[in-house]
Amino acid sequence: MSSRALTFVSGNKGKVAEVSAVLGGLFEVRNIDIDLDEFQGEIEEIARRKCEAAAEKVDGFVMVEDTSLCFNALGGLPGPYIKWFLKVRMLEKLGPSGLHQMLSGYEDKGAQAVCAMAFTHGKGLSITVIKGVCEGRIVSPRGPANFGWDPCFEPLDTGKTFAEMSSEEKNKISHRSKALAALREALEKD
Ligand SMILES: O=c1nc[nH]c2c1ncn2[C@H]1C[C@H](O)[C@@H](COP(=O)(O)OP(=O)(O)OP(=O)(O)O)O1
Ligand SMILES: [Mg+2]
Repeated sequence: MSSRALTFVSGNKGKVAEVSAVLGGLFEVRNIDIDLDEFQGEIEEIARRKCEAAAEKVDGFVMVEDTSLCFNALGGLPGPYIKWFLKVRMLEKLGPSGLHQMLSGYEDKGAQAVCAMAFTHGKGLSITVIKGVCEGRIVSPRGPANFGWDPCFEPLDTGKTFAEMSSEEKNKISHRSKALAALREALEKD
């Protein structure tokens, strides 16, 4: 696999930092912030449609990702709609503590962080979708609120929320790093 340029289309600085940290040695990762539509549907399908939309706007090797936070007690919701739950305007800002409170009526605090990555080598060409999952539970927020719901998500067997971890620690076990590891494998065969 030779060093290639990859355009990661995302408006989220936290994602860009993590993708660059994990893939930076292998690819020249460029970021373009295009406001892609927030599609509805199954997790993989959303990533696929996002990638199609990105390939319409960017030439060459392009990648997108869509992140879901799925609560077991709610049958997988908020899932891909987590972005809107995080910032519900009516409630000022639901935020990580609001997400935790949403589960106050349920014993099961289990949750999955899911990252669906999709890439293509160009418009009209095949799209590959790859998923990475991190199992954990929703807790009362701990740690700095620098990135989305990181303060209220505690991966299994760590005793720390993502927000309490260094970026190296998070990048070893996160949904995103798992998807990126699988993506690297897929690209090596590509
Ligand atoms: O590792 C993470 N740790 C904490 N929070 C996270 C993480 N990854 C995504 N998030 C947040 C960002 C957004 O509120 C929602 C996903 O929505 P999602 O549409 O995938 O992201 P986005 O609109 O911010 O960026 P993009 O331009 O790539 O679509 O969860
Ligand atoms: Mg988005």
